[in-house]
Formats: sequence, C-alpha cells, structure tokens
Amino acid sequence: MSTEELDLEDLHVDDELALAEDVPQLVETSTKVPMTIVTGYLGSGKSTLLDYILKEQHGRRIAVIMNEFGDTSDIESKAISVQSDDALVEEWLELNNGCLCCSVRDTGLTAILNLMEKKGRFDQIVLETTGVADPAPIIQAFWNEPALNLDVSLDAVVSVVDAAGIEKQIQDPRPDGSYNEAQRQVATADVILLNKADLVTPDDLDRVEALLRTINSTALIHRTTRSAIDLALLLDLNIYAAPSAPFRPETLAPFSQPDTAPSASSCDGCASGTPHEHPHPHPHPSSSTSASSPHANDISSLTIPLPASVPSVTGPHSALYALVSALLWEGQLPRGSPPAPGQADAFDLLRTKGFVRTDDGHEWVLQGVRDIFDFARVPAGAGATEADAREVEPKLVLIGRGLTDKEGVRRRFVEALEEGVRREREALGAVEEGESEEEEDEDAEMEG
Ligand SMILES: Nc1nc2c(ncn2[C@@H]2O[C@H](COP(=O)(O)OP(=O)(O)OP(=O)(O)O)[C@@H](O)[C@H]2O)c(=O)[nH]1
Repeated sequence: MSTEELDLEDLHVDDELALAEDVPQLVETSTKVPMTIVTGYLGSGKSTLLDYILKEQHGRRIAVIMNEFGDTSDIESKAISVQSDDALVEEWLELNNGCLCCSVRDTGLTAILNLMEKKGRFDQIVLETTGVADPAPIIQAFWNEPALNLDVSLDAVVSVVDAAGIEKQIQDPRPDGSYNEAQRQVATADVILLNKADLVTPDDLDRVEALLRTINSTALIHRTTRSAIDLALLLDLNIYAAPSAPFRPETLAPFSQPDTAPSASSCDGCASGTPHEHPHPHPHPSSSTSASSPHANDISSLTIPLPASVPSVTGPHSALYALVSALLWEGQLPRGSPPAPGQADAFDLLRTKGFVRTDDGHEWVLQGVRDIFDFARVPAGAGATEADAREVEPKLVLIGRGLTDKEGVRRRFVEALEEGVRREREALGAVEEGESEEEEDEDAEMEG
C-alpha cells in the first residue's frame, strides 16, 4: 500500500503530509518500542491489514512502515553496514486515530535507525516486508543487531495467509528444491492471520488450518475477513520475551498445540539439512537458509518434551545449550546417538521454540530463527499466574525439514539430554564437593 492510497479525510493535520520532525511526542523515550513484522504472500491481505490498523479507532499509537526491502542477500549486507545514513524516510502521515504512517525507500534497516532517532513518538511499530521472499534475515537483523535492539524489541512475526490460495502456494515446488516463499512465511510466523475466510467454506478453513498446523504447530492462528482482528491478538505479544519484558500467557499458548504429522511428499531417509560449522549465534551467509532439497513439502513441526528442570541453559557446561546449538548450527543430533536405520540424521530448521525450567526455579523461553537462538529468562512472577505457569510443560518445538522420524528424533534428543544433564549434575556435584572440601581444609587450617 502506498501513502497515496490512504483516504486523506483520515488526516487531521492541516498539512496533509506532516514531516517526521513535526510528529508529536507520544510516549516516554526510555522504553524500547515493540516491532511487529508483517509478512505474507502477494495479495494475501497485508495492505488491507495495514489499512485497518491505520483507520480503526483502537486507541494505539502505531507507526506503520511500508517498505521495499529488495532481495534478502541485500538485507544481510545491510544488516552489517547498518550505520550508513543514506536512506531517507519519506513523508509521514498522521492519522486521526493516533497512528503514523510512512513509506521508506531503499535501505530498510537504516531507515529504521533514522526512525528510531524519533523514538518516543510512537509506542509500537508495524513493519510490512513487501517483496521479501524470506523473512528470516529481517527477523534476525531486528533481533540480533545491537544498534537496533537498543531501541526496538522484536515483538512478533505476523504472516497473512490467503485461505483460498495458500494450499496451492505451499505445494508449489521451487525449481531448485528450496523452501518456497509461502512455506518460509508460514514456518517463521508467530501469528498467522488466516485471511479471506469469506471466500471459502468452514470445511475448507478447517482443512487449511490443519495444513498450517502441520507446518507450524506453534503459531497462533486467527481466522479473519479483510484482515480485521482485535489488535490485542496481534500486537504487544512480546513473543521474543526480552528478559526485561513481562511474561504473558499468550507467549506460552502455542506450546500447547499437539504434534503434527509431516505434510505431503514426506520421504523417509531424506537428509535435507546442510550441516555446517557455525560456532556462534549470529547470521551467517553459509547458514541453513540456503539449504535445499528436492522434497519441497516435507516441512513439519516436532515437539520434544523436556525434563521438569535442567541445571542450566547457558554456559559451556549446559547440556541443553550444547544440544540446541548442535541442532541449530550443525543441523544434527549429537554424535554418539545414531539414527535408526534408514532415517535422516540431519535437519534443516527454520524455527525453534522452547520453554524450560532450571533447577534454581527460573523459567526460560527459547526462541530460534534459523541458526540463531536465545534463552530469555522469564521475570519471576511477571504476567502469568502461578496456575498458568504450572500448566506449561517444559518442551522444545522444532519446525523444519528432515523431521520425518518424529519418534526417533524425540527419543534420541531426550536420551542425549538425560545423559548430558546427568553428567552436568555430576560435574556440578564434583565442583561443589571440591569447594566444600576446600572450605573444610581452610577451617581445619584456621583451627590448627
Ligand atoms: N474477499 C476478500 N478479499 C480480500 C480480503 N482481504 C483482502 N482482500 C482483497 O484482496 C486483494 C489483495 O489484498 P491486499 O491487502 O492488497 O494484499 P497484499 O498482501 O497487500 O498484496 P501485495 O501488496 O500485492 O502483496 C485486495 O483486492 C483486497 O481488497 C478478504 O478477507 N476477503
């Protein structure tokens, strides 16, 4: 949608085009502004959603940014040279519901930085990623780029899906066998708007929703017509659970979804992942984003139960951290736990989520987009009631390819984690024993 398409009657400033400098201060400047990224296939209803946000009387002050990012290799290089200052934020429109709208041209990330210089002028950002086939690099950039995430916190990724067209879009093979655009958008979404519900029957909607769940068992799915939705279901969800952010039951709701069977054309023994050396959690050109497979549709979700608690989630001795990094950086279960005969040993993961408790009583949310991941600690007592929190079973959800032998993958992961945790506890016990012996020696010396 271009700014010209907005109904000028919606403007309540005399100058219909208000420049950024003239935009009023709306909120305190000290907080991070949550950003929602909107993706979706051509014609799915993204512009209709933005139009809805800009015109509804929802009481929120949202900066809507419409963007043309170009191709994704471009984005990755721009994520690195994010300091350059050549992108211009074009005109701003201030609308009578308190929202702001701008279109940026050229460099997406730099434009957002420019925008953030005006931080405090809005309390939420909605970014439309028009023309981007793969949302992951943008998600990673906003999540991972220090210059940006001082000011912006990634809130959630919303994918708008055309209920009448998505089945065909998902099945559509790419000539090189890589994930197609619709698959990527559905797999990486935190929230899916199953839009154009008016164009299909209730049975069709059920079938399409089941297909989406097959691919992404963790996304919150809402059925919409003309992208109309209560914005409380869409914005300020804090899915990426920044440590300072309140904990919300919605963040955990996706984990209650049942496991899903692989979709069409699953192929036993198809190792579609691309193992690679990647020892640190940052975007990398050789990451699994470029992995390809002749089987375009074997993307699915897998839920793995985790123990009631683990000793730790970070640090060199953490068994869980070691297993998750082996999965995400090497696309593999740990060595020493061989696959069942004929089963794949490698994965190509698009998205990972998890919830886990540590022995010290803390709770953690794991978010992973491709090969980057983060365990964010849930602030004690924030948001969810104790009863809510008790209902959340520790688990790990993997979304991607190569997850055909679900039972086998689950078993191998659980066994490897149990063994790792046992060793971790032993090592911790030995350290503690050593420490108490030292203390005893010191006491004896003192007494002596
Ligand atoms: N029947 C019906 N039409 C819809 C619905 N949502 C959007 N449309 C129409 O579908 C067409 C495409 O919608 P847009 O919002 O422009 O889609 P988009 O995702 O922004 O499209 P691009 O910008 O081309 O990627 C427009 O003609 C909309 O009016 C819906 O729920 N039902």
